[in-house]
Amino acid sequence: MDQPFRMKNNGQISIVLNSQQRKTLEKELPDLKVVPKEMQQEHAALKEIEEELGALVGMDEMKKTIKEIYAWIYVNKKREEVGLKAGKQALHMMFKGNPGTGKTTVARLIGKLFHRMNVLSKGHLIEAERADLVGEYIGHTAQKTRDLIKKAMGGILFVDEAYSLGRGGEKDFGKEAIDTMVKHMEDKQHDFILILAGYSREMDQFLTLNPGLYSRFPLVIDFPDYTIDQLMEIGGKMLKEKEYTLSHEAEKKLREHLYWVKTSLSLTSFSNGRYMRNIIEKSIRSQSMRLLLQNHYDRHDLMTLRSNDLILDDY
Ligand SMILES: Nc1ncnc2c1ncn2[C@@H]1O[C@H](COP(=O)(O)OP(=O)(O)OP(=O)(O)O)[C@@H](O)[C@H]1O
Repeated sequence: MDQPFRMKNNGQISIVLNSQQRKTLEKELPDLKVVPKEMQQEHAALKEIEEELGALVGMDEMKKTIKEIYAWIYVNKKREEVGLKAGKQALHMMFKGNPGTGKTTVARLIGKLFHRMNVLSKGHLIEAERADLVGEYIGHTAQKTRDLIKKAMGGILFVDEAYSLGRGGEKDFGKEAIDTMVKHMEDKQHDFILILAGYSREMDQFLTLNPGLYSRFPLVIDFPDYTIDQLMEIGGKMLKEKEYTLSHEAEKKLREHLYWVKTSLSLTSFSNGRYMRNIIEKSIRSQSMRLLLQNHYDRHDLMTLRSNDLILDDY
């Protein structure tokens, strides 16, 4: 049986009340936010995903869109329950953005959310690129594409650099892969979700070449490049997770390096979050080597990356 009163570690208080007691409490304490238990459980999926989304730096548009999708599915279910028409909007999506802007990470989270909401039976992510879909002879492509869709059933098929499927025009087998996917998107609309991802400009061009695709991807999400502050925050989170920190000098050097990279590299060749992960991993190895040679160190040394430990690409 429920305890009548329980303090949760997130600062909320859980109390068992009958309806009269609840009315009195709400009247006496109008500022009190009362969330019925059924509703707390009902929105648990969103809360869980919101927590994971909260750990991602920036991405405001994407976070808002995911909440809207959640609300839309939720309200549709409620409409169905009272006998109203429920929209059957397709949930296939297009993710536009440069490398390392979090597209795969978000696709994985969406799979998890839709699984929790019973939209997808498994919620897993199958990643594919052109070579996984396109075959070498007539009929081979349709077979390869069908096999991948089969693997993605109950989850998400995430096609990276999807624009490369449209590059060769009518005669290319890429076209056959697109046609096969489109056919399955319609036949098996509620069994899997297709996410096409790639650079913004190329994806826009891809859509222009395949006008029939526009209406099939009602959800288009932009993944902008990160600012220097956001990249530093992403790096900081990655370091914290591994129990490392940057010395003051190292932080300054890294920030200056990012400024240099972002002003001298073409945006499409900079890999945003992945670039930060690579720098951190290489620099941790370099710090380990320094400590090994140094032979005496304390806890602070074991945690700190100094400016000389940073391994930065010079392009
Ligand atoms: N907003 C963010 N907050 C924290 N970490 C992030 C964020 N965006 C990306 N990352 C990290 O950057 C790395 C690359 O992200 P991810 O693979 O999701 O990018 P992508 O857009 O799918 O790249 P690509 O298109 O090149 O495959 C991952 O380690 C991810 O955890």
